[in-house]
Amino acid sequence: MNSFDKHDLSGFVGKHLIYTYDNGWNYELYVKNATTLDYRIHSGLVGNRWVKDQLAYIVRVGQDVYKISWTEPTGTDVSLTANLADKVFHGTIFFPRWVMNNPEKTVCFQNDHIDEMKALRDAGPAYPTEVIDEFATISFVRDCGENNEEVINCAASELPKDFPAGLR
Ligand SMILES: C=Cc1ccc(O)c(OC)c1
Repeated sequence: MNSFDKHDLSGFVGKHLIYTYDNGWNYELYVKNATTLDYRIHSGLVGNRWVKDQLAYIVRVGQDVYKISWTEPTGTDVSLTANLADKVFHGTIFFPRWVMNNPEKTVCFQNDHIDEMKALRDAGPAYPTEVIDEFATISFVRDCGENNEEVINCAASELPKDFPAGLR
């Protein structure tokens, strides 16, 4: 019945995507391998936050449609759908109340602050959760191979002014 192999993630692993949500938030994602992603936030509630080696569930739900879901040390939960054929992206983000109240506390290279993020998560308040449900338009896609540490390796504020035009 299905004309694609649900277990074949080869069309997604290694992809580097840049997309802008309809609310204006600009994000960048690198699918590092079948269970890991790196990302960088250019603008939005937590612009300039960046993260490497986030573990995630990555599944294929259509010929060119993939879904990524994870929970962060901050307690933020995320589920993303990437429709590569149509350049349509959709994100659902579940922000704990403390992130909505003090988003700046999460703006950092998270990998250097994991215990701090978990302490903030545990201090809360967690509720009421803020659900952000937004479509985005994919503006940039390239293939970077698996486990490439150079794709996301600095904060958005440290990128060249012409980014991503300078990528090749
Ligand atoms: C909260 C993290 C988060 C939220 C939305 C995204 O599109 C994303 O992409 C990597 C990450």
